[in-house]
Amino acid sequence: MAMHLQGSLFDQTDELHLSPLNPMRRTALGAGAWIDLLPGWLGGADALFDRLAAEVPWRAERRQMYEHVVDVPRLLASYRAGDPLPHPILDEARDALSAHYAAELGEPFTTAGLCYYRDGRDSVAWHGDKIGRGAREDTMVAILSVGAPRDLLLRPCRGGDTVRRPLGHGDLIVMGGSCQRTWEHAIPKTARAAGPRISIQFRPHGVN
Ligand SMILES: O=C(O)CCC(=O)C(=O)O
Ligand SMILES: [Fe+2]
Repeated sequence: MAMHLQGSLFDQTDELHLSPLNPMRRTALGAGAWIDLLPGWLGGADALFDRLAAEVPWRAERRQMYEHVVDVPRLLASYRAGDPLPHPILDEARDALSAHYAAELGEPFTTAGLCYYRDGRDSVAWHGDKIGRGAREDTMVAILSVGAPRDLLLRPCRGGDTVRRPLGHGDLIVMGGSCQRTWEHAIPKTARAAGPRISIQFRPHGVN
């Protein structure tokens, strides 16, 4: 009896669901860059973390660094436009973002990149997403975070104060405007105890 009650309470509070995007709050960063933030956008995010951690075909990459080949300090998975995403709630998330930003972005989010930071030693170094069109055009990159929070840092390319946003447990951040070419972002390594985090990045076609 007690088990049943616990089970049903768990189901009610932990059900995967996306809340409306309207309460999103925008912060102008300067130089034409901005971030939109919606903490706890995805309810039941920790259950999604467990599913993705177990079921996504994660890729470990190695990269040339000067004369050495080193491990990329995170696991990766990429989904092109039209590829089935690893969980239907992610299709729902992408479509909700596309609808919400349709007028401002003028095109839908089509691709998804996943990063799995296993612990505080995993990281991503300072960069802008400007291999593609982000180097020349205003665009958007939307990131949904599940699992334990890690700090996302942003800093202006020309120098200036760093902005820090802890992201996990279903939080949404959208980097927009000139953010990919006038600002850089990073997930720094941390010596503090850090649980595992997965980020899901939605981008328009040709942005990466
Ligand atoms: O994990 C994150 O939130 C950031 C990932 C990122 O910047 C990237 O993959 O380009
Ligand atoms: Fe990035």
